[in-house]
Amino acid sequence: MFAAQRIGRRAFSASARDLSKVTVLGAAGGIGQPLSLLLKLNPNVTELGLYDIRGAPGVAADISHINTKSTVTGYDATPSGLASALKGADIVLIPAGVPRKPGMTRDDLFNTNASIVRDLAKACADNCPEAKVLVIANPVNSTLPILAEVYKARGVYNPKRLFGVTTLDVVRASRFVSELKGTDPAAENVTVVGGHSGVTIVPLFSQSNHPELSSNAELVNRVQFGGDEVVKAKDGAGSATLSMAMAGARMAESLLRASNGEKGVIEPSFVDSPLFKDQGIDYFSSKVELGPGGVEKVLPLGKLDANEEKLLEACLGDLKKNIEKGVAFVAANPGK
Ligand SMILES: NC(=O)c1ccc[n+]([C@@H]2O[C@H](COP(=O)([O-])OP(=O)(O)OC[C@H]3O[C@@H](n4cnc5c(N)ncnc54)[C@H](O)[C@@H]3O)[C@@H](O)[C@H]2O)c1
Ligand SMILES: O=C(O)C[C@H](O)C(=O)O
Repeated sequence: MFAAQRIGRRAFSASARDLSKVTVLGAAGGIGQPLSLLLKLNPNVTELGLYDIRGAPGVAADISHINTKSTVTGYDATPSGLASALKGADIVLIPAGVPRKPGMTRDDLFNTNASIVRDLAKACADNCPEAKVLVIANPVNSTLPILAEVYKARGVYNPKRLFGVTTLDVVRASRFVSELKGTDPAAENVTVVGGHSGVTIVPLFSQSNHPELSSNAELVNRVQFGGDEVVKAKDGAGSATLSMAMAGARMAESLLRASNGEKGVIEPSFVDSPLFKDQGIDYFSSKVELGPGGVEKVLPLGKLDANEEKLLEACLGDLKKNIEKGVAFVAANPGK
């Protein structure tokens, strides 16, 4: 019945909003809870599925009392609960995984988070292979390749549908510039490319409203290590959760708008990218035009100044290693 209604509405009502099921894996966590809250407030989300290894039904019961139209379901922490959470999903967000503590790099999370993402990727590939999947769990430079390798092994890989979420880097860059310049952050669009850790994060201020900022080493460093600022301030209680929830919700909303036919929706994201394949780097974050199928077009980098060329060089070396680590992990540990 539900499937019929869904198809009927897609086929016969061009003006009506499509039905969109969005599922959060890791929904009871520091990011998962506020992210689920923001998705519940989004009128483009009609069905919200929440899954976690602990606590998702409680979070769902709480959020379900919010008087917006969407339905909310919390699923049991069982294989069948996970499968049901994913069936019919249009978008899946994955903040499941451990966060950093002071003194750790994102790569230090690899040993724990690689297998979490691999196993959730299998469940996505088996239950909603057509869904757009947004990986938030760190280290994103390695977890997106892990997701992609799982999809390739299962014969369902479509590079247009898998995303590593780097939106927070762009959100931070625009906020930090606005603090410095006393401007409205909404008017400060800063392109950030590369990956999502330390020197792999490359802000392109030369393309912003303030090209001279590309020589402001302190600002560049703040964008590259903004995550560390939060980890230090939280003092052992985790990493960015609230700003990340906003960034993840923004990325999901952009995909929903593009799915609903809006043209020219552009978000930065870490995707299977042609930009540096000639250097053996299959994934790269840059501005991506979104469409109904996910990635419509990976936009070119544009012109970089000499400072940015140096940053890019440092980025590519580290990024290549991070990607290779993710690919090698799945080859050596295919799991069940
Ligand atoms: N991409 C980014 O910009 C960005 C920003 C901030 C944080 N992160 C990353 O996001 C991840 C989550 O951070 P957090 O602060 O929400 O952590 P958290 O510990 O508060 O929450 C993680 C949640 O994942 C759940 N979980 C663990 N294994 C699971 C599994 N197999 N299936 C389903 N759920 C599972 C846990 O029960 C927990 O509720 C971390 O890896 C962190 O580094 C990424
Ligand atoms: O810094 C972290 O570990 C979390 C996240 O990747 C961030 O950028 O805030």
